[in-house]
Amino acid sequence: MSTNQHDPNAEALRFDHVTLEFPGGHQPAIEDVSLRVERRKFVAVIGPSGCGKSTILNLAAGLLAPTRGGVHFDGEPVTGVNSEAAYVTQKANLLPWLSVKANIGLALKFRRVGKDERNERIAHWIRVVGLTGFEDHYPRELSGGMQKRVAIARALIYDPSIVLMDEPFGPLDAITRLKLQQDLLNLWEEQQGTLVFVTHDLNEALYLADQVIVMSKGPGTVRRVLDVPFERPRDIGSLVESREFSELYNDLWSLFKSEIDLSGAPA
Ligand SMILES: Nc1ncnc2c1ncn2[C@@H]1O[C@H](COP(=O)(O)OP(=O)(O)OP(=O)(O)O)[C@@H](O)[C@H]1O
Repeated sequence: MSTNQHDPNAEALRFDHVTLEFPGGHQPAIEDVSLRVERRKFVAVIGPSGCGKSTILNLAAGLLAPTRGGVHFDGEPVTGVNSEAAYVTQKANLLPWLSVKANIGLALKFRRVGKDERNERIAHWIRVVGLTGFEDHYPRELSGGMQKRVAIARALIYDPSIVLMDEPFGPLDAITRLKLQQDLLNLWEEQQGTLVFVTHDLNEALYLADQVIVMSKGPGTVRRVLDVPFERPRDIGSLVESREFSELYNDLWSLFKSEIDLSGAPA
């Protein structure tokens, strides 16, 4: 993927031989994971349920500390909560007592951005994520897809150095999901930040990412890192019809299926 594989300035996130054992766990959640995420790259992490994908994000966010090995962000060891990272979790986790615009503006308020600038940026992001007209609505008045849009705007509005997304489109219906995938693609291609995106969905990983990290089943290790060569800007509709897409999908599927049990036995 990279022409500057050894340039430390190009590196956003690095895991060096990281193992994480939860107290009382019968096996490590992840074991000896080494990976590197370059700045301004979109990296997807895929793997079977329970292989440690969320654990990787939690380590990058500084919410967990490795049992062995080290996690580095911007060249520094992550030793506490990583305030440079925005985290979009599986649930939208909006504050139910705040309106859409107040939820979106929360990070700016914490960072003491002045009211005028705050309102301007909120209005911009409400337009960007297609929620014009819903500024004063409360989370309970929004569909699941709209709540996700708020969560994404809330994460991106303060220009974080890295965005961590944990299956943000998981529970949505196929059409909403496709629409949000294309929206995220457009947004990211405009902003070009560093993004680590966890998903179960092979298509989603190939639509969106520059690189796909394939994890083995638990205890999670890195099975393979696959470069995704499709040019940007990408259009999911055309991409999915191309021969290159099918070929790469088949490669990814052969890797993935060896990690999952399709026999019907409980996972
Ligand atoms: N707080 C915890 N305490 C003990 N074990 C945990 C804890 N959180 C996760 N685990 C275990 O660590 C392993 C990895 O969990 P993790 O949530 O990272 O996997 P995942 O790949 O994100 O799963 P999924 O795709 O189902 O969300 C699993 O075996 C899980 O049971």
